[in-house]
Amino acid sequence: MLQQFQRLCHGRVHEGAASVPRMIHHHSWVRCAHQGPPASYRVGDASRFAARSSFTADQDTASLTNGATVSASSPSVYSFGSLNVEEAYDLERNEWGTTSLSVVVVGASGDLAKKKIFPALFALFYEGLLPAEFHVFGFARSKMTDAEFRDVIASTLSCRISARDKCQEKQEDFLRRCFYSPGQYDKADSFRELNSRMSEVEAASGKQRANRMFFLSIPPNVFIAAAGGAADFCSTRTGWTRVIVEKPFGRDSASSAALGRGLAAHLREDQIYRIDHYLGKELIENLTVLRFSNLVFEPLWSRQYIRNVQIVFSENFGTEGRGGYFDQYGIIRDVIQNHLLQILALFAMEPPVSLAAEDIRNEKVKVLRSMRTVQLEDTVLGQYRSRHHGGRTLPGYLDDATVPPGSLTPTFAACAMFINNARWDGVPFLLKAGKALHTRRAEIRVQFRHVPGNLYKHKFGPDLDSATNELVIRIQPKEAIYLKVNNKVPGLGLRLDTTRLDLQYQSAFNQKELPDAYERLLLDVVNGDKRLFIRYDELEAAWDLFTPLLHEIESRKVAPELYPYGSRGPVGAHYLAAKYGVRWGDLANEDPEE
Ligand SMILES: NC(=O)C1=CN([C@@H]2O[C@H](COP(=O)(O)OP(=O)(O)OC[C@H]3O[C@@H](n4cnc5c(N)ncnc54)[C@H](OP(=O)(O)O)[C@@H]3O)[C@@H](O)[C@H]2O)C=CC1
Ligand SMILES: O=C1O[C@H](COP(=O)(O)O)[C@@H](O)[C@H](O)[C@H]1O
Repeated sequence: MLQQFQRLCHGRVHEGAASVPRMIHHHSWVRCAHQGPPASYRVGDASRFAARSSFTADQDTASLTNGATVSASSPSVYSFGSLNVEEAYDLERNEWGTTSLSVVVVGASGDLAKKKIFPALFALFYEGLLPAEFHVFGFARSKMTDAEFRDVIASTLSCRISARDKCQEKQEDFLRRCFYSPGQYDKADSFRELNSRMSEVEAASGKQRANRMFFLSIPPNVFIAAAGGAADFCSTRTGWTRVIVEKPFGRDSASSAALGRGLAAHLREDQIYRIDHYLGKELIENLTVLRFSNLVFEPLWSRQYIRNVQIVFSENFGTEGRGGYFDQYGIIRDVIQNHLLQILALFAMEPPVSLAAEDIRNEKVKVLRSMRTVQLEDTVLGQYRSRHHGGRTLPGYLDDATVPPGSLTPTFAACAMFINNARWDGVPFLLKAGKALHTRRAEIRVQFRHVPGNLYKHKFGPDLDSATNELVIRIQPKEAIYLKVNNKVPGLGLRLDTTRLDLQYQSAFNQKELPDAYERLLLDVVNGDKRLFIRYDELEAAWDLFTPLLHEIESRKVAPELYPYGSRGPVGAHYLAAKYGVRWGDLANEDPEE
């Protein structure tokens, strides 16, 4: 390890650095002996955006951009994940040692590539978070030249309000690094051609090592063929090869296992990054911080104080244009089994031993495996129908030409789930997701129990539960965390009201736009940080919870309850909540903006 430090410091390791950590962590530092011009390093910087750090060899402390300082006597104060020393970034030379990075977008002509992947890669490039020798390769069946591919990408790029400096220049630089190689997903020759194109560009970069990252942004029917092509014919021989796989990871336990076996035939588990972009959202990243770094929350985080937890996702638009895909999956597979269940697992897990990826994922698996499979009688299904509103007709799900007539696929579902462990025994976790509802929103709502022997109970009327504390973590839009508390209305007399302790991200952090989840996750893949990616056994446990329900819904042809486009969803959801003595917090009309 000392040798690696020496390499990092160009042979000038400060004596104090002899007691080096096993790995350099994000935001940890290394101090180099100062000879000649000051050497400045940003070491192992996976830069969680708020906390980029840089250190100079002749300084004892360094400021992080989030305002914290780190002193030379306290190395490794942050340890989110870990990074190999070889990948350390030299600020002054603006290079990642001797290594280039190629990102291959498989399915580069598609919706996700244009909507999310190219903009995220550009944002990282703009921020200087990618190696100097960084290239993008598009691969898909559509015929395109490099120039046409660059035009496609150009139409997707924009700069954040806070990052407009030299935007045009940066975009041009980014586009020059983009290349396109057309091919078939199941043809070895297509991948061989891609490989020789990449090798050519990498060789021209003059770097000795080449890392390669593949994003499989393609429909599931070609996942395995493309993963095989990438792994078998395009693996780098001089660095790492990592493959990002998008959901859906199968349709049920059996198909997911088959997909897992298919991938495992070509790739090691450590090369596979199963993405769930909800884990890359700012407020989800903050969930563990909120829980484990504030004394006031963790002691309350159990059945003793929490009455129920609601995890809610709603969109105010339908499946427009994606009906072909959606109809084969439905809302449970599209959103609940992955995004909402992942949030639940992070919310409910026991404190992990450390913030290392395996420790966190171990705890998530334990929670998932402690859960009861979802019961049909604890589930409500819905499908949106057309509605006339403001002089126009909002189309129903079945009006989409790509949806088969008479489809029973649910576009809305709510279910009650339970965790059979000491912490959560008996606490209902209500998960709800729907398309074409009245608003676009994702949030976690934690409803607390009422205060025993409350001295003010006569002020609340007969329904004590209506005046309990509620913690709301709003994932999107307008990210916020607020706690509803009972308060005396100022003035003479004694009138009580429920008010908010309110942390609105936009005003608190003065950030107009937060980085997109895909930026965070792509950067994590570059840095080999798997904390926010789904491990195979997690996926297996998640499917085990929903597979019996999904099979039952399909075999019994359960008809979804129809709800009008733009409404608050099926009435059945209220009955489900009422069965467990719960009221949906998101329907309480409490938000002044709605
Ligand atoms: N779009 C989104 O918002 C989200 C998408 N995902 C997942 O990401 C992946 C990509 O999504 P998205 O970009 O929307 O998908 P697309 O339907 O846009 O497909 C991506 C590309 O794959 C190729 N393709 C399409 N259909 C087929 C087919 N039947 N056989 C072979 N190739 C095909 C096309 O490229 P060409 O014809 O040029 O080869 C297309 O441009 C999917 O797995 C999707 O489920 C996940 C979350 C959100
Ligand atoms: O994975 C998916 O997520 C999107 C919602 O993502 P968001 O980041 O815009 O909230 C959803 O529309 C889509 O159906 C689903 O496949």
